[in-house]
Amino acid sequence: MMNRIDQAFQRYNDRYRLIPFITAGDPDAKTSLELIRLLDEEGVTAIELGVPFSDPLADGPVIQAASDRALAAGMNLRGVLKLAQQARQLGVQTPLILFTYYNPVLHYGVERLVAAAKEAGFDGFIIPDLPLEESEALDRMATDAELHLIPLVAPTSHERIRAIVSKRKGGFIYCVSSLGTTGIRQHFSDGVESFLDEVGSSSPVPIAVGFGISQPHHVEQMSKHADAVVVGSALVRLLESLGERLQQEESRAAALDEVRQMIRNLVGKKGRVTSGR
Ligand SMILES: O=P(O)(O)OC[C@@H](O)[C@@H](O)c1c[nH]c2ccccc12
Repeated sequence: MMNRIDQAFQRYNDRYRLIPFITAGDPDAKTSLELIRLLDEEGVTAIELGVPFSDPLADGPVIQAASDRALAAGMNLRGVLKLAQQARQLGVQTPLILFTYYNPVLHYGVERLVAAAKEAGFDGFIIPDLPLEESEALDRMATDAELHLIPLVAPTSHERIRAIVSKRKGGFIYCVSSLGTTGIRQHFSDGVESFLDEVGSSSPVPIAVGFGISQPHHVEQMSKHADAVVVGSALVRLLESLGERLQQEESRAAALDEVRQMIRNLVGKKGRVTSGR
C-alpha cells in the first residue's frame, strides 16, 4: 500500500528532507492553516500536526507552552481533523501526520479516529505513548485505511529496535535522537549516528530522526544517517516569538516570511545534492 508519505520519500529531492512539527491551534486555527499552506509551498516531506494535550509527558517546555496556548484558543482533536480537511480543500498535497497522545484517541474512539483521519485527508499517525498491546490493532486498522502508524524507536535495546523495525511495510520509522523530552539541543551524543546507522541498516522503510534538531548544520549532519529530519521545538519557539504578529493582518505576511526563511535555511539551497543514506 502506497500513500502520500511513501510517494514523498520516493520523489527525487535535491534538498534535505524536513518534517516540521507544529502544534495545531497555536496561536490560532487560521494561522495553523496558513502555516500548513506555507510548509506545503516550501516542499517539506511531511507535516506533523500536533493535537494539543493538557499532559504532554514527552514534551519539553516549548511544546508544553504551545499546547497550553492552543487549548486556550479552543483547539481539540475535532478541530485538528477539520484543519486537515480545509488544507486538502485548498489543494495541499504534502503528507499530513496526525500527532497525538493516546488519551484523546481513547476518548474519541480508536476505530472512529482512524476513519475520521482518513476522511479528513491524513496519511499517518504518531502516538508517542501508544501502549504496545494496543499498537498491533491500531497498526492493522491504519493499514486497512491506507494510513501509516509511524513507530518511534529510541536508542534502547537492539532486540526491541529489530522487533519494531523489521515488520514495517510503509511510512517511516521515527528515530528519537536522545532519551528525554522534545526540546532544542546544541549537541547530540555521538552514539546517535551509530544508532541511526543500526536502525537504517535493518529498516525496510525510510527513517527520520527528531528531538533537538534546530540548526542547518544539525540537518546536514543527521541527513547523512537518516532519510528525513524532524524539527518541532525550534519552529514552535519561532512561532511563539512571532505571536500576535502572526494574527494581525498588517504584520502577518512579514511574520510568515520569517517562518519561510527558517524552513529554507533548514532544507538547504536548491541544487545541493544531499548525500543521503
Ligand atoms: O521538538 P523537537 O526537539 O524538534 O522534536 C520533534 C518533536 O517536536 C515532535 O516530533 C514531537 C512533538 N511532541 C512529541 C512527543 C514525542 C515524540 C515526538 C514529538
